[in-house]
Amino acid sequence: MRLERFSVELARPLGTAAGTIESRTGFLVRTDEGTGLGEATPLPGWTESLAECREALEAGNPDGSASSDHVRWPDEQRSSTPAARHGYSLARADAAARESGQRLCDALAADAGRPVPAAESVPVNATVGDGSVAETRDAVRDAVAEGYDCVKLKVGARAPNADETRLRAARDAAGDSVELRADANGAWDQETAERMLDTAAELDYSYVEQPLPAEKASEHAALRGRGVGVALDESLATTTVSAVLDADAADVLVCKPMALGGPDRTLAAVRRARDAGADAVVTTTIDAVVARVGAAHVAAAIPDVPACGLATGSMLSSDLASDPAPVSEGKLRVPEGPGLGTGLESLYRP
Ligand SMILES: O=C(O)CCC(=O)c1ccccc1C(=O)O
Ligand SMILES: [Mg+2]
Repeated sequence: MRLERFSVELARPLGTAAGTIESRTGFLVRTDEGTGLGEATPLPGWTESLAECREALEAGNPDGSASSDHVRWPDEQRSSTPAARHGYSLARADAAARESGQRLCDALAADAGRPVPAAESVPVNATVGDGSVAETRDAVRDAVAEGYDCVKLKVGARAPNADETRLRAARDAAGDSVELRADANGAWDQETAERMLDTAAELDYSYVEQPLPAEKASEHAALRGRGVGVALDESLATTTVSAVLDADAADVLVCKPMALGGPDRTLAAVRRARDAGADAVVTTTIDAVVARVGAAHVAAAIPDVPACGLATGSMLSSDLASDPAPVSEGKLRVPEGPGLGTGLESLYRP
């Protein structure tokens, strides 16, 4: 594999309870023959550090294990270098799909025993960062005007009272027919979480993502059944998919291919979630275009996937290529053509 380091900037920093994301740095990964593209864009909290990612990629050892046989890395375990593994696994999957003339989503669906052809578009949520009440209301209003029928609001960076006002303002701005979600990024203690989930339930939010810190499996299980779903994100990256499912800790798993170690691992996690009676959404870690389009292909391979957190391309002020998977009316169109699809041709050549 050949590596090329890149950085992309966010046009507007994304405020979250876990800090503000202003730029993303990672590696474009190309197969030796130049026939497959991947991306490894680590985000500490979800993945290894940039230095660990580079080391794993350069060692040709993106599982962080002694074996380079990715197929043998068991689904129940977590890769210690998931972003590196994502880069390799996406590049290999893209090369194989292009070789067989298949769209990546169709190849992934076939490998996962899902119906082929996969979907042509994926429903997506708008992502509204932390902000004042006025900023929150305006951002929700803009998203609905752009045609989104699902909006996710970042919470947990402010005091509970302030976030309750924002949750209400978002519902007022969205109207009754728009699905609303909130993402606390692990900011709350048990008592605050109970209170905020009750408010979210009263305002007809569909789920609250990561109300408590990542390691709190049984505590999340105890938060379920209050009239609003519990979705877990950081918990999957910090503990394991198995730990979350075994503890009945979530209604929804938030599956980030970059944090789970690649498209294959993500589809395996989704299958296990659904077998256990939970649902799953696919989201990015605010990645550059290659990983974002890869995540869109993963989502397209999941029948009846709920709205996914993939509308993150428009947050970037610079990218590796112009976006071949634009969002319109709350849907992301998956690029046509073999592999990742048309629009990324310039990236296959260094
Ligand atoms: O899910 C979305 O709407 C977009 C992705 C997102 O929120 C996110 C982006 C980068 C890092 C963490 C997160 C998160 O879901 O917590
Ligand atoms: Mg989240």
